[in-house]
Amino acid sequence: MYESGRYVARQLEPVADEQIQPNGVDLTLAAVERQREPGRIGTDGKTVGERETMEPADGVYRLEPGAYIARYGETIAVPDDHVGFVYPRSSLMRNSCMLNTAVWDAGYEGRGEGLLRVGHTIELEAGARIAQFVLAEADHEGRYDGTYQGERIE
Ligand SMILES: O=c1ccn([C@H]2C[C@H](O)[C@@H](COP(=O)(O)OP(=O)(O)OP(=O)(O)O)O2)c(=O)[nH]1
Repeated sequence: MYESGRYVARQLEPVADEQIQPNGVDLTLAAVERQREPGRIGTDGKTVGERETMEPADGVYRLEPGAYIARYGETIAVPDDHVGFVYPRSSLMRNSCMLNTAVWDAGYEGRGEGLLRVGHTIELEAGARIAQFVLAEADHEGRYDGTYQGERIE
């Protein structure tokens, strides 16, 4: 079962009323990065390739078609007995852009990121709502304790 937006909102910080949706909470765009160097995924570990942070013009990112990393503005704590997913805001998708999610594990806490695929040039204002985070009830063994635990928490 998916939790309500009100429930999800209690796991995020900061959250304004306009972010709370019936079934989840909208995530805002904190920063956009572009990968510059190859990463590596091996049997013995992984590295994330070097990136450059994009600079918005007057607070707006004008993004040409391609792949970007979107950093979200909210700290998320995935509670026990749950798993999280991110969906694009439908207006993003309707503008030929997509956000991909990996699994947000029970016990993870941090300000995460997602793969933003731009299929047609789009303008995104820094701080705008671009995604929606949802939580589903889930069994799990152990809690998240990987390299991204606590990322970008001030
Ligand atoms: O779209 C997503 C999905 C997940 N996460 C966060 C939450 C998740 O709990 C954490 C780690 O994800 P995962 O376990 O898939 O990472 P990994 O590549 O297996 O690395 P590690 O083994 O160090 O955790 O990253 C994101 O920021 N964005």
